[in-house]
Amino acid sequence: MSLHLSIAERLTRARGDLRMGVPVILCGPMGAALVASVEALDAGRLADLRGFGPPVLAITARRAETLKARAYDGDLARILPPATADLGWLRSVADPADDLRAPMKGPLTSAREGAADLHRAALALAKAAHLLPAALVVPVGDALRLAAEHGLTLLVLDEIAPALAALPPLDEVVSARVPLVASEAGRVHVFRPDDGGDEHYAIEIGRPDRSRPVLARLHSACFTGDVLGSLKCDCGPQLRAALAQMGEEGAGVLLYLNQEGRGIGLANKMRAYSLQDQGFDTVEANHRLGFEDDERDFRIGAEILRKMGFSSVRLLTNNPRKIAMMEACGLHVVERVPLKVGETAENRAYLATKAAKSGHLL
Ligand SMILES: Nc1nc2c(ncn2[C@@H]2O[C@H](COP(=O)(O)OP(=O)(O)OP(=O)(O)O)[C@@H](O)[C@H]2O)c(=O)[nH]1
Ligand SMILES: [Zn+2]
Repeated sequence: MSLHLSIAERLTRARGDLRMGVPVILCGPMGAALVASVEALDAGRLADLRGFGPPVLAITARRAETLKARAYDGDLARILPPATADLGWLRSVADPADDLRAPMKGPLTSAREGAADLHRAALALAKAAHLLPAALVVPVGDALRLAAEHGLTLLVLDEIAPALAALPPLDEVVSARVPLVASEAGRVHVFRPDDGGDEHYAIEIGRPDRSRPVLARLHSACFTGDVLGSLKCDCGPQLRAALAQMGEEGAGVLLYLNQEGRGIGLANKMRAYSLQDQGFDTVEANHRLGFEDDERDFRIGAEILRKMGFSSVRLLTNNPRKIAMMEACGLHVVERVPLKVGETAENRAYLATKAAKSGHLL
């Protein structure tokens, strides 16, 4: 009998570990390292990690650019913290909250020699855990023994690389009738990925003909806009207008994808909002945090639509990336249906930035 954990299971466990401030072990062809999230680490764990050797601080090239640090590895920088660097120092490199108040963290020294593959994987894991993309990486010798001795999760790069890049299989768990203001013929379907990740929902209005293009919307979760009625974005009005149009036409599918904050999670989105209050726009704020403009994986939407039996859509969107991704995933977009609602004095600049920098259609 074997209770061997799958790669997906170990990855999910690793995300949880990082969120708790527990280190995980990454093994690559060039060696192994203890890896921990800077955001979740406490002083005790930092001291423990230092006991294994000098740590390297991995940050994305986006964050490095703000900090004027050299990113010799292309998409990331390996910062060598001074021996005196405490948790406060590490956090101030990871978190841009105080960049303007205390701009000088450095000069920061970046490593140039050696491989960066463990550091790259560490950052991918931190992003997947919706933490700030900053990780401490401490090279270690006997990874297997260390993992067994301390009960740490061990991941092998060659194994996790395809799993991190692939879309985890996703299946419908349940669906039930939910009469809505927009249509009494509403049905909510819950889809669950097999890697323990976030569930996503499909709201089916009426009984759309599977052999014809369906009126569809890929809506990314926005707690502030959808639930609280935030004036900073147009998400709430877009959500309701899309459902209303589906109700009027008698059929449609709205996917409610749990990709809060364009895939960076609510805590990071609130960090971005604080930066926006300091004068940065929505794209600059993401970059200063170390993220790309948009970290969402739109393949999920295509996969859910396919699972529901649809192969072509009339897509409610102003975002050409969504159309391109649907087409790339083999879902035919026969028509783009514009969705322009909810402009306010508060979100005008945000919408203008999306048009100017992210290619949104006006
Ligand atoms: N990181 C970040 N995310 C934001 C900000 N404002 C809104 N969001 C998120 O942006 C996403 C908006 O999603 P959508 O409306 O589906 O996407 P879109 O790219 O605007 O495309 P369409 O509305 O289809 O034209 C939601 O996940 C929001 O939580 C922001 O300032 N920063
Ligand atoms: Zn929003």
